[in-house]
Amino acid sequence: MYLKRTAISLDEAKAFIAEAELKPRVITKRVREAHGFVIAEDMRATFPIPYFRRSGYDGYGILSEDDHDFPKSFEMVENVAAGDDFKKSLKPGQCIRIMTGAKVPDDVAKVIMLEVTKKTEDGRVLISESPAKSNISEIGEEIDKDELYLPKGTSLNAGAISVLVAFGVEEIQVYDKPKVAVVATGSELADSAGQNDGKIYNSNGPLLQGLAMENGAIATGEYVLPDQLDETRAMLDKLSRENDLVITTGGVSVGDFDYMAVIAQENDWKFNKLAMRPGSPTTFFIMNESPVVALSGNPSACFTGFWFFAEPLIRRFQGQKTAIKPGKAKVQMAYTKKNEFDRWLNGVLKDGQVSLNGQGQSSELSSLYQANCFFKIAHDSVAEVGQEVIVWQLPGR
Ligand SMILES: Nc1nc2c(c(=O)[nH]1)N[C@H]1C(S)=C(S)[C@@H](COP(=O)(O)OP(=O)(O)OC[C@H]3O[C@@H](n4cnc5c(N)ncnc54)[C@H](O)[C@@H]3O)O[C@H]1N2
Ligand code: MOO
Repeated sequence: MYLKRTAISLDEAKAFIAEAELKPRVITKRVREAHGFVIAEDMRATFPIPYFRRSGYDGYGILSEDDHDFPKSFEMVENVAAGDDFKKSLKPGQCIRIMTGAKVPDDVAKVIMLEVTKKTEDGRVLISESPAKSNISEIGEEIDKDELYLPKGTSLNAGAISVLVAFGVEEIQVYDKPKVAVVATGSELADSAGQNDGKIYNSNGPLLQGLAMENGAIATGEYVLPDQLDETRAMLDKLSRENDLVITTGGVSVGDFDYMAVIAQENDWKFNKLAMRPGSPTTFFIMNESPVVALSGNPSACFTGFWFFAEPLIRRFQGQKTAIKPGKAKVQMAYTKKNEFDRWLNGVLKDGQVSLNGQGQSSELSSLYQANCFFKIAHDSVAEVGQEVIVWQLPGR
């Protein structure tokens, strides 16, 4: 549908995304069920770790006054296993057998590794040498009481869950995962008929759902709509009420059956044209208080649009900033096509060198699985081999 549009810069578009009012929800979750959620509170140590003086080795514990003139023979008075709490004091000339992870009695100054000791026939222990280190981890050596060990905004991976459990935490505050509806529009999209007769499979739907999930969202369903204004409007009205974010793909340009910009203009629209490629017709609006990011149907443009405009929203629902890391890299090949707009190509970044992924066309889909960055070719320019360019590195790739 033809509508007059004014192209805005990528920075202006990102400012609209950053300013959109969102309502993140904080919920209580059992730690063991919180994998993949983002923590909504700072976690401080309620006790030090280690909580007790801990033996780092299997061996023999000795007093400091005995720590000289080796080899030396000791009387072994107790066998202390991990989990034991041996409270008696040692006398000079006595030692305890102690295991890795066991609580070291207060008066023991050093644990001598088993490998430099020998049991003698009279039942005593001969220690041949004493190492410089004590082989004891002191109280709070890893984390002091009250120290921040998990900051708010951290994505809970297996390591984060394990440290929470190590502090005996059972429930935590997390950001609820945002619910994201992915809507593919286009009468060319076939459910099962395949690619015949002008039809294609809806490959952008699973692409966007997967990307949403990779960034911590729940994809609430795959919706496919024909290019039909009333049906699209009604579906977006429903989905924007039921979800935190709606991402659409296709029908956003100026074709006779492109209705997204029309629906945007009936709502609180923010932009409908960008001075960049790919994805110049990308449109953003608020419907029923939910943001709607309307991306191009061209698969590569759709991929780029997700990272530039949907990912920051999905992260913000989870109390996070975008996970894309800006940087610089040298281009490995010349890029000679000039464009009136800045062009963000998807690329493969390795060891500070970036190469074009695929052919750099908006319609490409077969190489998207390899992309781990975007790099910028400024408008009206080309890139020579070895030229430094701005890169945005994608997380988890
Ligand atoms: N006269 C003009 N034509 C176009 C312009 C323009 O400014 N003036 N812009 C071009 C640019 S740039 C882009 S990008 C596309 C954007 O088009 P739409 O977002 O409206 O997307 P569609 O026309 O619906 O589809 C484009 C392309 O992508 C395929 N597609 C669509 N949906 C899917 C899907 N779910 N899975 C896989 N592939 C999909 C579709 O079949 C088309 O081939 O407009 C240009 N035209
Ligand atoms: O802006 Mo479109 O995504 O280049 O083809």
